[in-house]
Amino acid sequence: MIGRLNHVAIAVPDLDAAAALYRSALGASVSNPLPLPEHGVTVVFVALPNSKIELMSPLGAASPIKSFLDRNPGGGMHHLCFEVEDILAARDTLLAQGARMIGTGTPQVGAHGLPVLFLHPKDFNGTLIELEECAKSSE
Ligand SMILES: CC[C@@H](C(=O)O)C(=O)SCCNC(=O)CCNC(=O)[C@H](O)C(C)(C)COP(=O)(O)OP(=O)(O)OC[C@H]1O[C@@H](n2cnc3c(N)ncnc32)[C@H](O)[C@@H]1OP(=O)(O)O
Ligand SMILES: [Co+2]
Repeated sequence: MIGRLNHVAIAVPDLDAAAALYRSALGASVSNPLPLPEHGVTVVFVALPNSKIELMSPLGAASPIKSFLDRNPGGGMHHLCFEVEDILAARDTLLAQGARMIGTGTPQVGAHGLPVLFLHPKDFNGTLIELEECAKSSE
């Protein structure tokens, strides 16, 4: 069911400092900050040859990454995002196997303008999983 690794997300306390670190220390290409109030985060994407890193900092008092950063004040790996061709079919297959969606289970529009869903970390070996619906890769 799952396709390519779309991104690895890292929660950071200081987005500008994290973006500068990836640019200067690793020589990476880093996008401009994108505030996503509907998701409670501001993100930048680090472009890699085979995937992306999503650096995120909290936006607003109800940010879903606030508790995570309280527990990990220096930042840390927050979620993996896998591509799927049909997010509703993927959701229904997972629900039938007992996996829990975060929230209502209705896909939301993510940072790339595509439908996304989150699966509870307790059902995936302590790892929060994001699914993003992407057209089938030509690779
Ligand atoms: C920008 C859009 C989009 C994209 O297109 O890429 C994004 O990526 S948005 C990213 C931010 N949004 C989300 O992550 C939405 C889904 N996540 C959530 O709603 C919350 O993060 C959460 C999964 C519900 C957890 O919220 P939290 O406040 O931390 O809940 P708890 O404190 O009650 O924790 C419960 C339990 O789960 C463990 N936990 C929490 N987060 C993680 C994590 N990222 N990875 C692994 N485990 C996690 C936490 O430690 C608790 O465990 P116990 O203490 O053992 O109960
Ligand atoms: Co993400």
